[in-house]
Amino acid sequence: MKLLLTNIKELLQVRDTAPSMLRGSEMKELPTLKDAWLLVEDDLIVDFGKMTDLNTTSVDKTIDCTGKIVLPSWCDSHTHLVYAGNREQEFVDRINGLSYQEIAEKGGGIVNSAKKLQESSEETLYQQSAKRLEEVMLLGTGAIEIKSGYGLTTEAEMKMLRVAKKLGENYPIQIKTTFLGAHAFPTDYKNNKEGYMDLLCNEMLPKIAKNKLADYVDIFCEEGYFSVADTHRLLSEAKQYNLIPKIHVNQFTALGGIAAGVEHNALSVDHLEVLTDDDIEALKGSNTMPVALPSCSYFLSIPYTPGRKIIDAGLPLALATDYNPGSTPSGNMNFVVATACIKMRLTPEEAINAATINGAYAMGLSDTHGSITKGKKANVIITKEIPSYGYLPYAFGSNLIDSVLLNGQEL
Ligand SMILES: N=CN[C@@H](CCC(=O)O)C(=O)O
Ligand SMILES: [Zn+2]
Repeated sequence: MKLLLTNIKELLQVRDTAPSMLRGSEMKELPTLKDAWLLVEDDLIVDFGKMTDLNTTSVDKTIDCTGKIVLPSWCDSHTHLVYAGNREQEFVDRINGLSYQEIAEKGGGIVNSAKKLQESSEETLYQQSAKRLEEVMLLGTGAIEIKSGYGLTTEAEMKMLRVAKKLGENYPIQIKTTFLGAHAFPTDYKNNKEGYMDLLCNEMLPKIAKNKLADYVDIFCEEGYFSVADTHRLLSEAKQYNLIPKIHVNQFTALGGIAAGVEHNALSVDHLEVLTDDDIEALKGSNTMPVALPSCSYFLSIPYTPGRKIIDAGLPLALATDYNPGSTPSGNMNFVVATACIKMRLTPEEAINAATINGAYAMGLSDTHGSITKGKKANVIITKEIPSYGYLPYAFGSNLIDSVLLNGQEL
């Protein structure tokens, strides 16, 4: 099946050879082609160029993109999309004055979601999650990472990961899975934290690895959750199963977890709303991608990750949604890109790079996703008629997507 997109007003993120990631000032550059065409064969991008150079090829279908911009689909490298029910009541509790931490201390938060998930059948969990996945695909997400972490028992963690894997089999979107059993201490282990660490290391990790349920391992390194010592222990244990770390760190406090992540060659360190100069130094010279989650800051009214400072220090930055029931009940990458520009002072070029090429890196998908490059997956967003790509973050509340191609198929 050959599909030709013609008269594209501007084709974004055009790279003959795509870099695996973009750092610092490299993020300011967004290569584009104006008045362009793009040829897709089956699930791959096979060629592109300027309309003036188009030799008519015989194709099965042509899509006229007059006035429209085409860009690679968003790469959302941090989500908790598989969850049961919602936490709307906690949202109201926060409006009425309770903090996110106070709600967690009263038995709400992650353990509240774990209770709902443990009580849900695998089928119900799949149906609820599939609905969310379908929504974000139509919002332009073409590759996504999904974490466990609302199970907190071996069986429930495995149930979450099986659901995430099944979604990847049934939908034309690349899904990477992450084992986040170390998301919170379950109520039964409140006074036996070492016991839960033992369960994670001696039972959950080996079973999850044996069943090939996860690509990555994660831990919530935070005051009141898992310590830096716990982080070292889990990440060291995970190495024997080839589970690469992607960690939750520096959301509320800087404990030294970023340096720990870098020491264990984490693929990414995520959140970073609180970031010290030592943290920035620890990231320099590493291959670890800092990931900002601006929708979480928006929803919880906590500081935004200092993205400007990170990029100005010469570091890379990726943007992701953090889609989850507690801190970010939204999987909309368009909002993430806009909020990064509005609140973190990223330029549109930096934000688009962070949400495509750098997001792909943070999922180990640099070779196949994140740019318009021959041989990469034909995953693209076709916008409505808009004046320029800067209009995407500028008109932040509008749905500017006309249509989406995933693996070369129109959704
Ligand atoms: N901070 C840790 N985990 C999630 C939120 C978990 C929840 O509140 O359910 C996050 O990344 O924001
Ligand atoms: Zn998260």
